[in-house]
Amino acid sequence: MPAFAANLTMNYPELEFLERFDAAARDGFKGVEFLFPYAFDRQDLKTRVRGNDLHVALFNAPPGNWDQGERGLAALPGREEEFERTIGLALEYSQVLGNSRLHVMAGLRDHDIPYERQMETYLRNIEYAASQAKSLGLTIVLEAINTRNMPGYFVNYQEETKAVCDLIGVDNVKIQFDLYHAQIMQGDLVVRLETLFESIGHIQAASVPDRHEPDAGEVNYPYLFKWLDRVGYRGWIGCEYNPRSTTSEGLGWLSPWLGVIAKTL
Ligand SMILES: O=C(O)[C@@H](O)C(=O)CO
Ligand SMILES: [Mg+2]
Repeated sequence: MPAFAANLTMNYPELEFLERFDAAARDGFKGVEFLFPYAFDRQDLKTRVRGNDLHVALFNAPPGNWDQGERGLAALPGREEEFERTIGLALEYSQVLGNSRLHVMAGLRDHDIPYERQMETYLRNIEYAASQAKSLGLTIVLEAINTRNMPGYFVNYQEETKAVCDLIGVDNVKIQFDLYHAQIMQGDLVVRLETLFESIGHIQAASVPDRHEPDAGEVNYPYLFKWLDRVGYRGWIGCEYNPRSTTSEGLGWLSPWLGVIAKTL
């Protein structure tokens, strides 16, 4: 059965970040994910995780200067040393929080630089991150992001992340298949999931086009979740959506699936 993780960056926005762990557990979640934990002490985070009997499914490596528009460093030539430091910091958090997936963001396409040079940098950096992550049993995941929410992001299509996984060719680099981005850019979700299945390390869900609970909009999520169950997806599905009202009130769609823990911890 698919296991759902609350996304504590988007869910429970009415609460302070640390309180969101308690709220997710009260609502029956067994897993949580979030973007950037680095403003918080890792031991404080661990206390919330342990105290609520939660698993951390995933978080992101530091993305560079987010407030100034940076969206990752992995595909940015000249930023390699900084990139390596961000991986070092992320792994220090992983050691304490025990997540099995780390999302490493590529960054934006720089049209002053040949695409091939950015791609070479991306490949080298992801290879570096994977080699550092290996001894922790940690998988690096790569996400294609839609051009409407994040104009200029370096990777927009699921097959691009698959190509990077194949070129690097190690078993701890996989696809973060965000169904919301995939529907906006490409559609044909079941065929795409089926084709890429072996390379998928994490999934995220939200309604399209509004990025709310996955119970409305143009994607038939009940069908997709049952399909993922049937084909044996045993990883986490992150609830990466902005709730329509409160997160707790909007969880009716989740009742058949609550309480499940992913096998790929
Ligand atoms: O889909 C997203 O926006 C996130 O999964 C992410 O990591 C980048 O913002
Ligand atoms: Mg996502």
